[in-house]
Amino acid sequence: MPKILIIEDDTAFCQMLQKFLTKHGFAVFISYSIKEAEEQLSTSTFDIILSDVRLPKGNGVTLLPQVKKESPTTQVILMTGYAEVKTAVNAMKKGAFDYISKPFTPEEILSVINNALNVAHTKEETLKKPAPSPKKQEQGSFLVGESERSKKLQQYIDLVAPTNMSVLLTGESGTGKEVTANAIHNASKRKGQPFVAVDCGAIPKEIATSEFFGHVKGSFTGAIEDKKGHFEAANGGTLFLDEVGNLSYEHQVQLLRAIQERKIKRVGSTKEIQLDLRIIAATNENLLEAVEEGSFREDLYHRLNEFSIEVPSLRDRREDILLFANYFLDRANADLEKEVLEFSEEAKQLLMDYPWPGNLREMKNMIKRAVLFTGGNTVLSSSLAEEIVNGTKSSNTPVFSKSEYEKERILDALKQTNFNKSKAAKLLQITRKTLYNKINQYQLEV
Ligand SMILES: Nc1ncnc2c1ncn2[C@@H]1O[C@H](COP(=O)(O)OP(=O)(O)OP(=O)(O)O)[C@@H](O)[C@H]1O
Repeated sequence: MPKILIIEDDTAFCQMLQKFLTKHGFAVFISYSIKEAEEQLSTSTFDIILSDVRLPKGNGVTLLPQVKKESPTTQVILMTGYAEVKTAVNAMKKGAFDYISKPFTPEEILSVINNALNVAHTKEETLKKPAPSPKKQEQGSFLVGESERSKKLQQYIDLVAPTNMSVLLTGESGTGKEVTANAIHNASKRKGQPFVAVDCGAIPKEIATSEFFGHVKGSFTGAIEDKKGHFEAANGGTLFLDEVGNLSYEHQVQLLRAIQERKIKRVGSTKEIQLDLRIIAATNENLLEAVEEGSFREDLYHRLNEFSIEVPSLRDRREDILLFANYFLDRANADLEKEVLEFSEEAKQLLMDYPWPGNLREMKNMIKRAVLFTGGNTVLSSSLAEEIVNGTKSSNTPVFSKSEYEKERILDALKQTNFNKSKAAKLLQITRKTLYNKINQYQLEV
């Protein structure tokens, strides 16, 4: 029986999920906090971890490195509120299997869990093999595309690559800013030298200076040996600063100085290290607005923005959709060791019609999922995710939401207590005032 750990601080929602998943044949464990989860993880292993993104004292993403290290076949699925999708997308880059936005339907959660179990199984098989299969490494390869926008993007890459100019890449999440930075590097004279990508949003503030510039042994507690920072690691090549808008003001100042002076010192050292590197930065927010608001330094903005390129959304290069879909089909086949050949005509049409809010990353994940579901040679429309098939999330299935569940629990408690609100409140472990508020909120006729 597959083991699932749910990490969710909302006890009612957590119990509802536990009940539902137990009914569907899973062994379900629950933790209401990161700390409890860490304790459970140190003594047991799970097939799936289903974690809320926002938890008291941390978020579900912080557990990922520990899980990936200690139990590589465990798949992590994040449950997010609408505003946290960006965090979840970043988490997927760090190894989370998928995310599911709340509210979700029972079918949706079961489908994500079953996909994750299939992948975990494939992974386990791969881990058992004595030697890694000599699969073609396609990481970072760059497909140009046939649309006008894609051709223009390639022209800009060719134009700026041979220069030493700093480049600022803008564009929505998942459009391919990192692969574009890599393509610029590979088309430059720095090809063959290091390309170091740093997610500025993911570095904890306290250690950012040492992450960027390195440190010498003993310079602070925890500095147990000399360490190179990202600038030094990229020396001779290209430093890619992703999500640059997330840098704190203090680190913006430090970065500006390093870029202007072209030299750095490791934390705790007086020795200057000369730098010869190119900076490419990326952002999916409006940095100019951040400059106007005063949260991003104007001088740093101009340093980074010697040349700017907008990486187009997939909606703006629809002519490329099938080209990219076939490319991701090949990659999914290689990853999952399958041999799916093509998409059915209906599936192609659905891919063409979908708005792709998560751009190429969403397409890559969606196609991998579809390939996993495909038994024969052809990806059928039925294997594509529900969002694609319905254009949006389906509306005819009952929504598995906190509020629906809460409403039901309140009605249940009221019935059990013969509609005595004080007793019902006690049963629900909430105050009478909260109960009245909820009755109003859900417009319950009691
Ligand atoms: N031109 C391309 N050729 C091949 N693969 C691509 C291309 N553009 C994007 N991809 C793929 O799409 C996914 C998302 O790309 P990438 O990580 O570069 O996006 P991003 O814009 O940097 O995202 P974010 O803003 O979230 O950091 C990656 O898996 C990448 O390999």
